[in-house]
Amino acid sequence: MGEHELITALQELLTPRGDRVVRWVGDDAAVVRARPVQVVSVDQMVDGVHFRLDLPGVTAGDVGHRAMAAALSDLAAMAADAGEAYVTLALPEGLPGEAVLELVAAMEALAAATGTTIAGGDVTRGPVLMVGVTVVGWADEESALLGRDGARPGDLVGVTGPLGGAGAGLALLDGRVDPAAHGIPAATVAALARAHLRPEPRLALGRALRAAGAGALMDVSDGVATDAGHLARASAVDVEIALADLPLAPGLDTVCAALGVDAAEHAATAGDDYELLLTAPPRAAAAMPATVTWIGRVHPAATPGDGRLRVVGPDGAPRALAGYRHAVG
Ligand SMILES: Nc1ncnc2c1ncn2[C@@H]1O[C@H](COP(=O)(O)OP(=O)(O)O)[C@@H](O)[C@H]1O
Ligand SMILES: Cc1ncc(C[n+]2csc(CCOP(=O)(O)OP(=O)(O)O)c2C)c(N)n1
Ligand SMILES: [Mg+2]
Repeated sequence: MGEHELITALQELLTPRGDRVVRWVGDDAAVVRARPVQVVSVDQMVDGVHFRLDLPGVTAGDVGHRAMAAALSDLAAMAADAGEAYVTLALPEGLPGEAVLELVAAMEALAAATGTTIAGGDVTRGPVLMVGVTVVGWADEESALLGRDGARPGDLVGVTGPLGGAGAGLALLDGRVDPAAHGIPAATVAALARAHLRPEPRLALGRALRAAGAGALMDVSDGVATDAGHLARASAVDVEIALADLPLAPGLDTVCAALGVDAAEHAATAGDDYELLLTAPPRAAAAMPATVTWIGRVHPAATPGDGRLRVVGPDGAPRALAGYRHAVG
């Protein structure tokens, strides 16, 4: 299949949604009627870094879903409405055209489920599979959005769902843990693999948290041990998180026992979960959606202007932990 045949086939897979998209795939550029405030994020996923297409159990559809989900998660983390997505694909030699169509079909399924239009993109050859997704979200006014800088002393810190599942799923998929040897049931293996391969962007939840009075919001891609530190610095407050209070993905304990690591430390550092991290004053916390688990507190910065994260163990002692970090340079 040549580049132009592929683009024609992609166009047949895709559907424009809503009445704002004036021109889309097939012209030199997309044309979209704007709402007052635009929210834009860019994310790329690279074979060998963010996923491994060579692993049994990983499909091209999983790669497409994950890339779209991670990109939309950044819009969820701003409490924005999803609008358009622009997709770049670098395709390695030997990747069948059907696999590319499966990848894009999974992106389109998630786009449909979230009211997003895939309005354009670019296709090239590349050394490995790389998927880039630019998402554009919208709001009617700036005050409808939330950033990382809205945490205030006295707030509670919450997270929208279980942590550590995606990292445990990857350990099962890449063979670091043999479920048969450790008596891990097939249903647990499937659920953890799904947490890694099919994360859900929390778009509706992001908006619900803002409406319920959340002050700061972000998504957890690198692990709370890193991401909550970004929130602390952006808000110039100290944040304390208790490892003992982290909600753990079901089955995480057995996988972590097999890996020989502490389950709560893994949940704080493995990343890829794409849940939302939020802060809210205690009076707002009671009205928050039931999926929120409270994991910590916001304090005035001990060094004014210089916010820090402290992760404490069950014994109350601080733990030096770090989430995922790309080795660059
Ligand atoms: N190459 C780049 N050029 C400009 N800004 C960048 C670049 N890479 C990252 N950023 C910015 O740095 C911030 C943090 O990036 P990142 O860790 O990728 O965010 P997230 O985890 O929310 O996806 C974002 O505001 C992003 O736009
Ligand atoms: C094959 C493979 N190895 C390791 C990981 C773990 N991992 C890779 S990138 C990443 C963090 C999230 O990716 P990043 O590019 O930092 O996204 P962003 O924070 O920019 O949204 C994690 C946890 C993975 N997903 N797949
Ligand atoms: Mg990152």
